[in-house]
Amino acid sequence: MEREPIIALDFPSWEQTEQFLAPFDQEQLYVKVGMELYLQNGPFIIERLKEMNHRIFLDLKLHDIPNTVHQAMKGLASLGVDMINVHAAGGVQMMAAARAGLDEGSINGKRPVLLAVTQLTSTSEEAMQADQLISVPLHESVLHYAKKAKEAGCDGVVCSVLEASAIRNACGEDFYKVTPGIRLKDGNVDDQQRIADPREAREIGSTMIVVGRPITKAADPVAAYHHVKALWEGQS
Ligand SMILES: O=c1ccn([C@@H]2O[C@H](COP(=O)(O)O)[C@@H](O)[C@H]2O)c(=O)[nH]1
Repeated sequence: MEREPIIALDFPSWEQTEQFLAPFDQEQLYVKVGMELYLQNGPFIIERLKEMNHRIFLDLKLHDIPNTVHQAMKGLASLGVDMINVHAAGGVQMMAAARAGLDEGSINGKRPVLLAVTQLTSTSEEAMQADQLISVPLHESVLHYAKKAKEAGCDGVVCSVLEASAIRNACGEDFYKVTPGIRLKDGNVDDQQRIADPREAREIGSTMIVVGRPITKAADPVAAYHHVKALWEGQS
């Protein structure tokens, strides 16, 4: 199992990203490039991070008609990232098209891990019911999306820690449960709703955790990263 917390590089420019990464020295990290960084800077960002030997989760959450997602994934596969995602709400056909695009575009037969976002960790049950007109409890909606993602050929899902054990029971140990919404006990919650700390994520059974602001906004980001990592690894 991957034990590095994935750091969300939510910055607008390469200069700010490079400045953030510099104090980590030669440490090999698992980083997440999301919409903010990728859409303003493009594939250049991926090239630079790969040169630095970091592993990369490209978090673009594609959601469009199957043909568009197929072609987009075919192109993105050639970037050589380690993990990539779509929105499960796009449906089984769209998720299967994403998988086919990755298979076609992958380099040397090695494709990125494909995840599907279930319900965003910033979504509460009340908001889901009001905004999306979904009347089942939130954990049922997440579980439904996880089963559909598996059926479509995805390797796993993005969910909160709170749903990870139900997904493991339904979809198996090897099905990835990648969990953002990670917060330290005494830290800010920000816009996240379904949160847990790194220790709970390990105990409940996340495959990987994604951590942004608790590290990037910390007074000492390297110390914050190692604190999160120690909790996640069970060393403190
Ligand atoms: O459901 C989701 C899916 C993706 N994210 C992303 O993870 C990070 C979390 O950052 P924090 O600063 O730790 O809140 C961010 O890049 C989101 O786009 C998510 O939070 N929830």
